[in-house]
Amino acid sequence: MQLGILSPTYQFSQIILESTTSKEDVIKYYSSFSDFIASDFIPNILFIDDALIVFETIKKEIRSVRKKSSEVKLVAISESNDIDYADALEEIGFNAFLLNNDFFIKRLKKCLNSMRHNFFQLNASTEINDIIKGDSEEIKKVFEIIKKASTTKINVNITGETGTGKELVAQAIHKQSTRNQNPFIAVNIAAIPKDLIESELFGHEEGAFTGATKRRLGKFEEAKHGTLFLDEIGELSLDLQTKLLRVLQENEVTRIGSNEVIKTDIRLVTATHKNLRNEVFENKFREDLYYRLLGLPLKIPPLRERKGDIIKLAELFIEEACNYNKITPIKKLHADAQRKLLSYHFPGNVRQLKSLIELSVIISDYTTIKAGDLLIENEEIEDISLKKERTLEEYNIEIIEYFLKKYKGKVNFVSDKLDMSKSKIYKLIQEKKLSKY
Ligand SMILES: Nc1ncnc2c1ncn2[C@@H]1O[C@H](COP(=O)(O)OP(=O)(O)OP(=O)(O)O)[C@@H](O)[C@H]1O
Repeated sequence: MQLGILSPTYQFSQIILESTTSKEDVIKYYSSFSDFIASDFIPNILFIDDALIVFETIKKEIRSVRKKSSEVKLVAISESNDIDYADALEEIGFNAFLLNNDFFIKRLKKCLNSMRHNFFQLNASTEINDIIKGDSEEIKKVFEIIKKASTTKINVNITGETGTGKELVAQAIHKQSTRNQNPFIAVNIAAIPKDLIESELFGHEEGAFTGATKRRLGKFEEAKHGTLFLDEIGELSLDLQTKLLRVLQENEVTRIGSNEVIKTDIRLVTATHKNLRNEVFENKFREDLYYRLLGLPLKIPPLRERKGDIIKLAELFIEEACNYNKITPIKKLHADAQRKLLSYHFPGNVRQLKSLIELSVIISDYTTIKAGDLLIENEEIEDISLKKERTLEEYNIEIIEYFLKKYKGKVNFVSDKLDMSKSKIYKLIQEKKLSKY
């Protein structure tokens, strides 16, 4: 990603250099707007030190920046925690506001990561199938629901096993909707310490509790006019469920330690891998909140139930990993490797497929990824033996192939296990073109 820094001092440049996590980033530093406008560099994000923000001239300067690049994201960095100031900058056209306080580096990292994520995965295209890959019938049904959700304001509740692409689907809904020029804010409830969730969602005032040294906007405010994605909603405690319900009913939020009521305008997308209905039965989730969140339910099938997507996704991840690691030509997936992927049940779904492929790209020699390069933990090959009707010979072949995979092609082990002669196994391997790995 290309990052530009506008600051009268070199200090920000250093901090941003330290915070950036990707070696691919190109960072350029400018000490004034005119230097920046005069250069050929087109950044994806421009960080602007508010020491350079003079309200009499800033609108004109932002217009010139936008003329140079209409896509550039503008991030103001300021020591002032004045909310009116932040609002005013937003009105002028800034995309984000970062407070230069004790948490600055942490927030900067988060901001960079989220913008990088948006830049590569979201802004690249607004087309659903450029964001979510796959063309199985099952995923096409998901695309249909995304389209329906995008044209309305309805809340959406996404369910699916871990790694099925729930966050990606939430992004696609946002990107397809009329809110796509406004923020997409994702919060994983399970990843936040319990006593910080309330302030993370609803914000707090300075001094509201020990450690609240500065005012902080909550995610409901950050997602203004955009989409708020609450992942792992089933992890929310009962008292916060009550608070969330109130916010959703009244479309208003109050920061901790404040009496000021702030209007919210968000589309809420929630996700969970839990069965929320069961949680309601077990009194762990409020029924009234459940119905409010449910809106349009969208279930993403696990990867093993949309095998039609496995090879397409694998090839996409190979291409991405080869490009990222500057490996040419793009590696191919051997037929044995394809069979191995198709017979695996992927408990970690697309995320697992992606990391499996990324590793295989690195460890495979030459230009082809073979079955042995796919390091599936515990080698759990799916037991499909009884799902389809077969002849006895077909069963035999399947069993032999299963053991060949299990013992990594070592025919003497398989022969011992099945009490079958090695020569017979070799003959079958040749005749039936059995996969040894
Ligand atoms: N259909 C898809 N096309 C391309 N990439 C995908 C697809 N589905 C998932 N991914 C990728 O797989 C990874 C996991 O996706 P994501 O984080 O959206 O899953 P999740 O269901 O939200 O996971 P969790 O439940 O663990 O939060 C991400 O890197 C995502 O980009």
